Amino acid sequence: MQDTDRDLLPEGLGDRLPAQARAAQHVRRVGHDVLASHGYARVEPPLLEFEKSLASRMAGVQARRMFRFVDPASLRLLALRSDITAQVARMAATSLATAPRPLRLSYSGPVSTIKGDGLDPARERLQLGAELVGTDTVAAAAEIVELAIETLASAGATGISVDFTLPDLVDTLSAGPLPLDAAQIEKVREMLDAKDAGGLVDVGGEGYLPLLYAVGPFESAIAQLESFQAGGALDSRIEGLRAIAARVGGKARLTLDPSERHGFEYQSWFGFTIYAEGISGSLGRGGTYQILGQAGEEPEAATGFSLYPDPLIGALAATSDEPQKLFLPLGYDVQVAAQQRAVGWITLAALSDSDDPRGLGCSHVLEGREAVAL
Ligand SMILES: N[C@@H](Cc1c[nH]c[nH+]1)C(=O)O
Repeated sequence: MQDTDRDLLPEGLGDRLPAQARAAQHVRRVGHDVLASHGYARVEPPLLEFEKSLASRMAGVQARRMFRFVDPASLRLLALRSDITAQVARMAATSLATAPRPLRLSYSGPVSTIKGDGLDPARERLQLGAELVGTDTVAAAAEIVELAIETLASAGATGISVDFTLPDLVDTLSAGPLPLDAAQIEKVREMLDAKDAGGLVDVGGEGYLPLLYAVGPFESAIAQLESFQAGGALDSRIEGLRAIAARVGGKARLTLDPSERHGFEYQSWFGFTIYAEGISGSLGRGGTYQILGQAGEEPEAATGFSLYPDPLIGALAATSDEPQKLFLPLGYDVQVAAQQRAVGWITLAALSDSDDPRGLGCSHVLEGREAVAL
């Protein structure tokens, strides 16, 4: 019987062929250069670990999105990581618990989920980011937003925009000036997500209506949010957003959508989503959060961002040319070839006289000591 499925990959998984792999490598390299230059030390957590440790560091992490299976060795439940931030949080709370704060860490690597996100069917993505552990102040948030912009720009993104949000907004308002009962909270959130004014009134959330208008370019949206009398409950958040915006304003276009929560599983008072021109969908997000310790221990504040640059990698791969290559004919001088590599050439050495330099994508051929254009 023929095994027709043998060479198919499961839905949402794919290979990176050379052009894509080169673009991905470029994005990771320049991204890590930026992060390292700002003092973020790179860490490399494993691909999989105990489900419990991935799912319990931050309130709100959804274990059901992860590939999970029983470890034949320990007979315990393992999960493939879906978000490296949770692993970095674990390191910060354990092996790096006594490292000086604020602790700056960076990371990159593949993450996977059992289902794609919205219209994007991908079940494996590259994640690249940084976490600033020990603080969730305005200064920390501004550093993280600036760093996200710089990292994305260095990777080749242009026309960057950042959409701010207040992930715990409904919790804050419903615990204070605009009380809701437990069942209503989820409904109000859904209506805010759907930007459905009529629906919001129907579920008893009329007090939340002004939030639907505090959306759009940052200055006008924050003015709307300010004019929304929430008994002072939002004052410190508005002040914080203004301070962050003042710091990053010149570097990206800023918008505000205070009740946006798509993708924000555990962020607390501040969150943001980052976009670039010509790339559909977002390229990453970040914000403030709390890392949970052992029972009885105080949680630790942190701020960070994660980029998911696959769409940018796709665009770069489609537009970037293959690097030029220098063909080394049979019997070439090994020393000369090494010198050519030292000055930046990629060399491709003939293995037999039937090797065809043009067919193999070479632009030049070594003649004596010279690289001669083909
Ligand atoms: N890891 C989060 C983003 C983030 C990093 N740090 C804080 N938030 C995400 O992918 O949604």
